[in-house]
Amino acid sequence: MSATPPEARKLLVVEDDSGLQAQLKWAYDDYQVLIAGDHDSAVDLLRAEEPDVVTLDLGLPPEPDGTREGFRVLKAILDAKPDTKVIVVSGHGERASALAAIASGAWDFYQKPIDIEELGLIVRRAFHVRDLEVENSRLSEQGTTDNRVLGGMITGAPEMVKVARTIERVADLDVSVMLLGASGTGKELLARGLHEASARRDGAFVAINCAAIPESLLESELFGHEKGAFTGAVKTTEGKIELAHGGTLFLDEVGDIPLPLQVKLLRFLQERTIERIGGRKAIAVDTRIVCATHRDLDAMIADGSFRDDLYYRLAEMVVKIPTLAGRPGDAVLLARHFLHQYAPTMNPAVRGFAPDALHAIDEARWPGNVRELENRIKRAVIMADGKLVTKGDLDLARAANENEGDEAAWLNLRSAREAADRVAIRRAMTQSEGNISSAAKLLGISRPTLYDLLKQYRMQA
Ligand SMILES: Nc1ncnc2c1ncn2[C@@H]1O[C@H](COP(=O)(O)OP(=O)(O)OP(=O)(O)O)[C@@H](O)[C@H]1O
Repeated sequence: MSATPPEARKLLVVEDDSGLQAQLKWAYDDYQVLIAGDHDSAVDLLRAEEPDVVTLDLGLPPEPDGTREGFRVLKAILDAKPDTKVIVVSGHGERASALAAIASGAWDFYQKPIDIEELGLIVRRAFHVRDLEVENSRLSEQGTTDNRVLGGMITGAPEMVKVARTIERVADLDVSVMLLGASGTGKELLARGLHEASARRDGAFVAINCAAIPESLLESELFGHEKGAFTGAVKTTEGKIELAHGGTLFLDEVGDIPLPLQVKLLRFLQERTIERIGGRKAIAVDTRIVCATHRDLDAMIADGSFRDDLYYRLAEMVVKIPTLAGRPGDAVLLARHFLHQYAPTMNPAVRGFAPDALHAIDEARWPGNVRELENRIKRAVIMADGKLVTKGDLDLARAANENEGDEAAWLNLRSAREAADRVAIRRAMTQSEGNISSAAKLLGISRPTLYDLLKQYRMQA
């Protein structure tokens, strides 16, 4: 691993006490130490220097005895550069604020009075973790040669490769995983991938969509019932939790579980036993739960419709899945995949896409994500008259003026340019099926320039 040499590492110290500033600067002479005494100078230095690690005193002017200003700096740092390791330094007796800072995304905290050696260790560890992350994301960005991750997922987008890598990493750990993503982004496919990458792969993978089942039936679907438990219960039936014993239960749309059932689910997660409806004995069940939702669970917790204790049990690891529009290049890649999947049986004459169709696929926003794309391609394959699926076959009413970068909270011009370059390059590479000359032509640059950019951004040719 190519670790950054210490002297090139930038540490931003946000501290208003000039005595401490000097002391810290002296203590960290291994690093390039940048000092800021308030919110604005901290944000300026962050943008100009992009430090990897920040130590942040929560008490800053104009409220040196409060924590408001410190939290404002923390938010500004994490909004602009979320991978920054922020070590919050809080006053004596401010443990609650320190914990709140961690909940807001700070990496670690340290309580005053400062012991330079101790804080130094935390700083060193933060740089080390940052090095590992950089290396990890470099490996993720290299992707895979056949664009397949976690078994069946097709993607060429680093955003999604990263998600798959995270899931692979947690598959064998005893942690609960919550997948957050819009409808059709591939949550179930990822849950299945997690199951298959785990030691439970020989057990069953059972999926249930809690939103699709009437409330009155959901309890029985999940927990099962004994014969005679209610009218119509003609035989004893195992619920999905029990059916997934030794394997994984994928609880889709977990936000739709009504409150009384949330209590019962929580009890299962705590005690690892269930009781069927009408049953009198507790049955031990070894089922791993992976859940998903597209609902805003934070808001549901705030308005009391989702239990926070259940949330913490279900969401030890939260994985956010990007929309299809947030994975430039993937729509075309997936469209080709679906075309080759469906054409042989549905319309064998079809061989590929006309250029205008590829362009339209790339430009569309795909609010229904991969599921919508899949359905659209299937229909277009059936409708196509000749060898090529045309734009007309796709029947895409394109939403105008929507474009990339909705979430753009750019750190600085350099990073904004790099992000835009990456998107354009990835699109051109997918459209030209990895052919450098055609991709360079699409981008209006020479082949050597494209090679240089690929190298500079460590992207795969
Ligand atoms: N990256 C991918 N590669 C190949 N197929 C995919 C990919 N992502 C999704 N699909 C396919 O798209 C369809 C929708 O995916 P999936 O059911 O996993 O989405 P979901 O997020 O669980 O949707 P919902 O929230 O609506 O239940 C499935 O047919 C799935 O196989």
